[in-house]
Amino acid sequence: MKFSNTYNQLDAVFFQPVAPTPVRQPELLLWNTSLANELNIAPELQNNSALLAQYFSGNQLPVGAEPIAQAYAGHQFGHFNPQLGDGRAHLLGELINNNGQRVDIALKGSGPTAFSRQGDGRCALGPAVREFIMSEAMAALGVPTTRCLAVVKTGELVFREQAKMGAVVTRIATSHLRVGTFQYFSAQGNLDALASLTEYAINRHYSEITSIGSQRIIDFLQAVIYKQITLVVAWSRVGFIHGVMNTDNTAISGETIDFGPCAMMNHYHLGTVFSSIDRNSRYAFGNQGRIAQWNMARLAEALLPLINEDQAQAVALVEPLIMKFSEQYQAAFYQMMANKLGCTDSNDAVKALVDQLLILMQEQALDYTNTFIALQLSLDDDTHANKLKTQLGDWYQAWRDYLVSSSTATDSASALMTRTNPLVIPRNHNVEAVLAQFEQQQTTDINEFLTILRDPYHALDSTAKYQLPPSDGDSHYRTFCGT
Ligand SMILES: Nc1ncnc2c1ncn2[C@@H]1O[C@H](COP(=O)(O)OP(=O)(O)OP(=O)(O)O)[C@@H](O)[C@H]1O
Ligand SMILES: [Mg+2]
Repeated sequence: MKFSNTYNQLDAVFFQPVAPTPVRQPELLLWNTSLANELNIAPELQNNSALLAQYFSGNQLPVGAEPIAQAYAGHQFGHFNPQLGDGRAHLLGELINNNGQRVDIALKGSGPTAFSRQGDGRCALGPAVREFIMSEAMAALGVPTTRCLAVVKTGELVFREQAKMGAVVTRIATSHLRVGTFQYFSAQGNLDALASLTEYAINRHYSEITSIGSQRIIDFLQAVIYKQITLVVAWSRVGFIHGVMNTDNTAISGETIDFGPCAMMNHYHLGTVFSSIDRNSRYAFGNQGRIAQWNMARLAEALLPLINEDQAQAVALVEPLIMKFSEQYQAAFYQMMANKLGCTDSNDAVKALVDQLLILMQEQALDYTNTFIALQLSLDDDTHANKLKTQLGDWYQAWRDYLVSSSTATDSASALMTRTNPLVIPRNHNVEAVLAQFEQQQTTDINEFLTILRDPYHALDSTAKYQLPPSDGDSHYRTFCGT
């Protein structure tokens, strides 16, 4: 591994240099070969699982690693906490992948840091494996996401509501800069740090921005907003509910980060929430766009002092960007939904079809993923078409008529739908079944499951096994923050 670390070169206030705490008996449980190849990790190392277990538990540092815990703040469920930071994570450093892109390589569950507060710095095995599965699925679904390179069992127990096996998960991200990182310095009034952080973020993620002065900050904010819109619309396409869209879990890169209490929606309902701590449904499926807008308003607020010393003037410059969010989000959302229906344009007629279909799906508790698959299959299969006519009534014929009137050939509609609508998603009950096998130290189905999830737009031999929603529709399913 060839490290090339830049974050450590920022001022000391950005991080605490701190080594991971060694674990008793590290054992490599999951290794992501294709990601490792993208990172140019040498085959000799990849074949040495004992050494991988040492490196990716934090017991031994690879040459060039300079572990730090990053400082950040964040709004958690709407309440500002000025001091969060990596309380159980160590950024080992940065690598350049085979696309020439700089990425962070970080351990999570690797021991306490100055930011741990009351926490033990550790992670349980279940949430670590869950993050691995969910992020692999999201990457293959085409959703921007951080990814996992490894999960190492620690051989130690972590104490939550019960004793659990511990693990360290290695995460690869284009960076770990969060909205909360900006809030941390802004809240302290450390404008030098805020300015160098913004410059660092632009260089790392938005190097196309060439403007100067306050316009540079505004262009940066706009670029982050676009990435958030793209992200949340991608989540909506596949039925992903992040579950904890706090500003410390909102990456400036626009990647999905922190899979703690995330879940997938089965039957379509805007109010779907699975997280046990989200009592007011703040982060429900249908709220994610609004929350992303709220989070972007917090980023805008944090950046105000860099835009103008006069707060009112700065607000006047950023407000239009936040106001335009909804319109831009709606446009991106309807374009994505149009594609789910095989339509290239999202004109008023298509928007009406989308709205009506979503109402029908919610009223009838139809499975989100499988309904779009059935619609696509129905284009040249009468059995599916007849079933949908019964389920969706006049809507079905209206959709077929629209395709004809817009001169959309059936095969091009079908091809677009096949690319847009996954056959398989990481359904909660399937994920939990694999996690239970790990907990009980049984042989697991994870390899078969990952193979299917890594090819979600094609039917493989065992795809069908993972396509059905659970019999109870996950009505009792609850997720927990991944500690
Ligand atoms: N077991 C723990 N020990 C110490 N700090 C913790 C622990 N669990 C969570 N934290 C800290 O609490 C805050 C919120 O945690 P949250 O669950 O959002 O993040 P995380 O899953 O730890 O990390 P990330 O956002 O990097 O995926 C973070 O500052 C995190 O470091
Ligand atoms: Mg987090």
